[in-house]
Amino acid sequence: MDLLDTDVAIIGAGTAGMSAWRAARAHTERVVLIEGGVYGTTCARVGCMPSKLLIAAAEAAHAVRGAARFGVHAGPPEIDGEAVMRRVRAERDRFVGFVLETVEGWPESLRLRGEARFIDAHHLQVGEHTRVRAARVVVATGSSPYVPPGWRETLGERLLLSDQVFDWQTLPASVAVAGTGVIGLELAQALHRLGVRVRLYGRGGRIGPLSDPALQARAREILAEELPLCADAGDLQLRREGGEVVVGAREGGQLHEERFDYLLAATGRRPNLASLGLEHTGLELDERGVPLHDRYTGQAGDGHVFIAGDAAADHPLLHEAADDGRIAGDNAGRYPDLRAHPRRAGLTVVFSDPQMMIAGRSHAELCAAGVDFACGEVSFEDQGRSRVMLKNRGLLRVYGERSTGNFLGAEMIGPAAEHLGHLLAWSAQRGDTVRQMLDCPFYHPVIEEGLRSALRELNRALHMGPPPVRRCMDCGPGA
Ligand SMILES: Cc1cc2nc3c(=O)[nH]c(=O)nc-3n(C[C@H](O)[C@H](O)[C@H](O)COP(=O)(O)OP(=O)(O)OC[C@H]3O[C@@H](n4cnc5c(N)ncnc54)[C@H](O)[C@@H]3O)c2cc1C
Ligand SMILES: NC(=O)c1ccc[n+]([C@@H]2O[C@H](COP(=O)([O-])OP(=O)(O)OC[C@H]3O[C@@H](n4cnc5c(N)ncnc54)[C@H](O)[C@@H]3O)[C@@H](O)[C@H]2O)c1
Repeated sequence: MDLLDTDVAIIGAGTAGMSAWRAARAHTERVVLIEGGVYGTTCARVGCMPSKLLIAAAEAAHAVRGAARFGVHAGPPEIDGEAVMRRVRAERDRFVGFVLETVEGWPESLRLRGEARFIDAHHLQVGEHTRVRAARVVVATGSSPYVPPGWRETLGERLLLSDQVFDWQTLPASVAVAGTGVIGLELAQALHRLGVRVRLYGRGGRIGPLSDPALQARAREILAEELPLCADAGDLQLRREGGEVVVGAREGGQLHEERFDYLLAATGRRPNLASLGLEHTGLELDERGVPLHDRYTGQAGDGHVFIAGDAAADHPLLHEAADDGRIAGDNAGRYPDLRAHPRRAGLTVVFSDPQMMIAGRSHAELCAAGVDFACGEVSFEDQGRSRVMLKNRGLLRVYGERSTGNFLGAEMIGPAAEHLGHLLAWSAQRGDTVRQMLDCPFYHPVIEEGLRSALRELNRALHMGPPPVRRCMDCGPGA
């Protein structure tokens, strides 16, 4: 057995682990990064990047189909599944290549390969032959797709996980997608637009992460116009018949069955903690098996273990994983002289079409915290620039605090939500008042003019501004 003594051991060389490695190295040279799978990160290999590549191809097909509405006739798009997947894989490999270049450029003596597990609070077994004694440990083990009990056994190789999609050589003819969370929505819509016969099945009627009831309702309407969707299918009844999957779903009390080549389980992800031996650390775990921890320091309990990224299960997003890693790595490096790091404003974007976003504090968070807030909203159906571009579907709701006039947060389904989300998250983080936001310039004609309408309504609802003028000509026609 090889024995290695280190100041900081980091388990997992994903985004969080790599950020943690860099931050810890600012304090000590003795930092070892342990990876049990392949280098390259979930984001680049099977997450953010390849999913957006698939969505980009789908958007191209959708634009061709929609061109006739502008009087531009291109005929029905011909989708070459092999070419679509070739580009997805090639660009994915390019992104992965950048990550490999970075991590493989780090000194080999500071990297270990093998699955790590705690033997006790300071010792890790790595693979069969290495034992690490670490003064501090950062757990950055990421998350994996969750599959409901029995589905693997019933469906065998006809069950797909999102990780597999981006290695396809071509597009399949039909896929049932289970789960109306972010992954289910993004992949189901992309496959549908690429000519795959898709049905998206959910439970309880909820679509994506939007928490404002008005936005949930609008999102369901908009997506159901395009996508075959059973948002409240209850427990799916699945069986395998030959090379097909038969999906039974209850709709209005009736059982409807449909056959597909595959079922894609987009039924959530769970932190990779179950086989980490956390029971040997003495840490207190929550009901999901995640060590109780402080988001501002990354510290689990009050000792020498830190946690970051999807493993911490707070906000399983790329930018949060990178921030978590920096915070946990910095504190593992400097332990016991910890620093609390302020967190950025919340920002979530769903790359559906129309996109969704939550910026600052969500409607649900404000309600749960008992904040006294008012809402303003704008529908994009009649919004000038959105109509010009035939992207005039959606709803934006903005929230402001009654006692201060401070902007608190927003939720949206609609055009350019990824960009409006950034503007609004930045305002929330700066602590802007709604008035200050309205004092900023708005060009004409732009989608941001829709945001201005919502902010004017909010200012009025806060009793801090006049009623918005209908068809305001100072704002330009259709603003
Ligand atoms: C399909 C999909 C699309 C996504 N799209 C977006 C998006 O558009 N925007 C966004 O912000 N986020 C997106 N995400 C989420 C984002 O990818 C994750 O939040 C982020 O990659 C998590 O990084 P991480 O470092 O925590 O985990 P990872 O990158 O998964 O790293 C964890 C590492 O730990 C290793 N490991 C696990 N257990 C052990 C062990 N016991 N010993 C040693 N090593 C171990 C794993 O092999 C892995 O390499 C998406 C995710 C998916 C799945
Ligand atoms: N654009 C982005 O930023 C992006 C994209 C993809 C993933 N992600 C991240 O990855 C995380 C995981 O995404 P996800 O979509 O897997 O999880 P999720 O938690 O967002 O959604 C899981 C969905 O599966 C449903 N579900 C669970 N069990 C089911 C069952 N038995 N039958 C039918 N439906 C069932 C749930 O009701 C839920 O709607 C997200 O929370 C997000 O943080 C982000």
